[in-house]
This record gives sequence, structure tokens and C-alpha cells, in this order.
Amino acid sequence: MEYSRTETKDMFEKIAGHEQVLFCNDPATGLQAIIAIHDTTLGPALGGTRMYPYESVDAALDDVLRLSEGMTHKCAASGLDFGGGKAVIIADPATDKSPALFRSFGQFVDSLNGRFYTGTDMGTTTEDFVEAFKETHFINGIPEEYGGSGDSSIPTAQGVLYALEATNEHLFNSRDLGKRSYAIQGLGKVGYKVAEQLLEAGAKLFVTDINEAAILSIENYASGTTGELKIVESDEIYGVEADIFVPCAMGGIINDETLKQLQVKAVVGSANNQLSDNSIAEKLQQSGILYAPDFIVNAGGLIQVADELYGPNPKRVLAKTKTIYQSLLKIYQQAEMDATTTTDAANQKVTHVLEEQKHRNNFFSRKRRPKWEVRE
Ligand SMILES: NC(=O)C1=CN([C@@H]2O[C@H](COP(=O)(O)OP(=O)(O)OC[C@H]3O[C@@H](n4cnc5c(N)ncnc54)[C@H](O)[C@@H]3O)[C@@H](O)[C@H]2O)C=CC1
Ligand SMILES: O=C(O)CCC(=O)C(=O)O
Repeated sequence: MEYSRTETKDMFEKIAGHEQVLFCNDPATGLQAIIAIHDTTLGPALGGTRMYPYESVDAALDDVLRLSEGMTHKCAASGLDFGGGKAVIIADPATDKSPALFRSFGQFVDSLNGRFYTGTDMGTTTEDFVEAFKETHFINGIPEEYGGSGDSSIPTAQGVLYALEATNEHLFNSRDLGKRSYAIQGLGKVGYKVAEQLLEAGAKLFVTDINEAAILSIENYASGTTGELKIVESDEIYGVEADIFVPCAMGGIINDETLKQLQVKAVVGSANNQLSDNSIAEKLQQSGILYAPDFIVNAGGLIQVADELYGPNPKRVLAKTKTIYQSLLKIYQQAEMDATTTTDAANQKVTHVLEEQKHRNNFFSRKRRPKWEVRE
């Protein structure tokens, strides 16, 4: 096969900010995956694996590069000794899953020899990683019965609720969740749990999901609570008049098009990479919409999977996840004091942490095995 020089050069330009990108190809199981390691200054890379039927390899590569960079920010902002990484499997989670595919993926993860730890993300579940775990121990968030910390979407959802409380406190001088209205996009592992708790608190919810079963289930759940529920179509969710928009599905959903439609006072959700590009942070600010940086809001799952390597301990995880409340309040205050965006305020913290640690590590020493890796 002939390789074009130009394309190769373009590829290196594309991944210039990353340490390593691994394409995983296993025709026997149908596995096509990309693992991206962004930055291991703080420790081995850590990040979930997304399964999605990307329309092209380029789209998958773009997604994994952005997601893994986001993990570097998330680890640094949460004070964790891990770097940024992420993986994507190019396949439809509804039809293409098999134990063999996840075992094959586990073998590729193992080949990185501890430079990359992974677990669930959009489209994957803890059960999928029980298969991968048969091939590698560099897996987090496996079920409790296998010695893991279990479903990381539980602390992620908890963290989103703390972030909503902080936002309510900042905007309305009361952290009470029940007094407000929310527009939730996506009722998956995270969004559904957030919706449940908000309904229990008596809040008013507008929700949407492309999965009919999730809609039926939340309707059923709402009927036993004091909360109010209204189902809206996928494309209507952006224009809903509510206090807070809570994106819990895919990334890139705040863009020039959707920004015009937003009728909320804040955006606070679990979705990774919510802003289509950096300019949107400023545009949100100009529109008077408070933006809670996604990598602060959705750090609960990461906190749990990072903590799991010390041995599962839900109490410790909850205590660490609670810090999201104060972190976010501080970012809101810092942004106001500096007259800057909340994203800039959060990124300043990340830059500071990475700069501080750079002297400790060089590219080769970063490959070290973490000292707590005693399970093998
Ligand atoms: N699971 C976790 O612990 C963490 C998740 N996140 C992020 O939060 C987001 C949600 O994650 P999960 O709940 O784990 O994923 P999931 O796959 O369990 O749920 C996603 C939900 O969004 C729905 N959806 C997809 N496209 C939609 C559309 N156009 N309109 C409305 N609904 C749509 C799906 O039907 C599904 O119910 C993702 O962006 C993920 O990267 C971030 C940190 C941790
Ligand atoms: O939540 C997880 O299982 C890993 C962390 C992660 O991938 C994320 O925060 O996006």
C-alpha cells in the first residue's frame, strides 16, 4: 500500500497536542477503535471509552482528540494524579456489541502497559468492561461484585446535582433544587438519575431523549413524585423557557445555532465538550447565560474511577464529589472578579496545576506504573 506524505504530515499536525494515538483494528471481532493519550504530566492517562456509530473515521478521531484533551483538564481541575486519555469504538451500541469485541479492546488497552486506564462512557456499560477486564487490569468502574467501584454515572449524576445547587446559589441566593425549572437533554445513565432527583425535590422538568423507553420510564417515575414533567421533542429542548439547561447527551450542542434559541439563565450538564468551539464561552457570557464548565460539573465519575485504584470506598468518593459545589462557586466568583469567562477561569487553574507538576515528570518517567497498582 502506498502512503501519501501529505496525509501523514496532516495527521501529525492534527495530533500535535497529543502524546500518542493508537488505532486498534481487529477484523475477527469487528473492533475498530481509537485510543488517544493527550497528556500524562500528572500520571497515567485515564478516561472512559465511548461507543458510537461515527459517520467517518475522521469524525471519530476528532471526537477522541477533544475528549482526551478534556480529560487532562478534568484530572488537573479535580486534583487527581492522572493524565488525559479517552477511547472511542466505532460501532452502534444497540447492535454491534459482543463479549469478543470488548475482550479484543481489552487486549489493546493492555498493550499500553498502564499508560491508559479506561471504563464506561456514552454507549458503554460496566458489564461491557467485565469482558475487557478478562484481558487487562487497566480497567476502572467494573461492578462491585468483581471488586470494582461500580457504576461511575452515580457519582457523575451526584456531581451534576452539586453543580446545579452551586449555580442556584450563585444566581438565586438559594441552593434549593426544587424551586427551579430545568431542561434536560438525554435520559441515559447520568441524565436519568439527575432527572429522578430533581423530580424528588419537586422541580419542574422539560426532558427529551431519542430513546422512547427512557421517556416512558421517566413518565412513570414522575407520577410518584411532587415534581412536574413535560416531554419535548429533541429539537425543541434548546428553546424551552427554563432556569437551567442540563445537557446530558452528546457534545458540541452549544453552537451559534442553538445559542440563539436558548432561553435559560445557565447551562449546567454532564455532557463532555458542550461548546462547539472556544468562542461560544464568550458568546454565552455576552448573552447573560452563566456557563458551568463541563469538566468541573461532570468530574464525579472520574473522581470515583481514579479513587478506585486505592480500593473502592463510596464515602471517600462522595466527600470528594461534594467539592464540585465549592469549586464551581469559586470559578463563578473568579470569572466575575477577572471579568473573564467561566471557562477561562477554570482553565487558569488547569494551567497552574500542569505548570507546577511539569518539573517533576519528563516524557519517560511519566510511563511509571502508579504505586497503588498492586492488583496484578
Ligand atoms: N457516565 C459518566 O459517568 C459520565 C458521562 N459524561 C458525559 O455525559 C454524557 C451522557 O453520558 P451517559 O449518561 O453515560 O451516556 P448514555 O449513553 O447512558 O446516555 C446518553 C443519552 O442521551 C440520549 N441521546 C442521544 N442523542 C440524543 C439527542 N439528539 N437528543 C436527546 N437525547 C439523546 C441517548 O438516547 C441516551 O439515553 C456524555 O456526553 C458523556 O460523555 C461525562 C462524565 C462522566
Ligand atoms: O466516568 C468514567 O468512567 C471515566 C471518566 C470519564 O471518562 C469522563 O469523565 O468523561
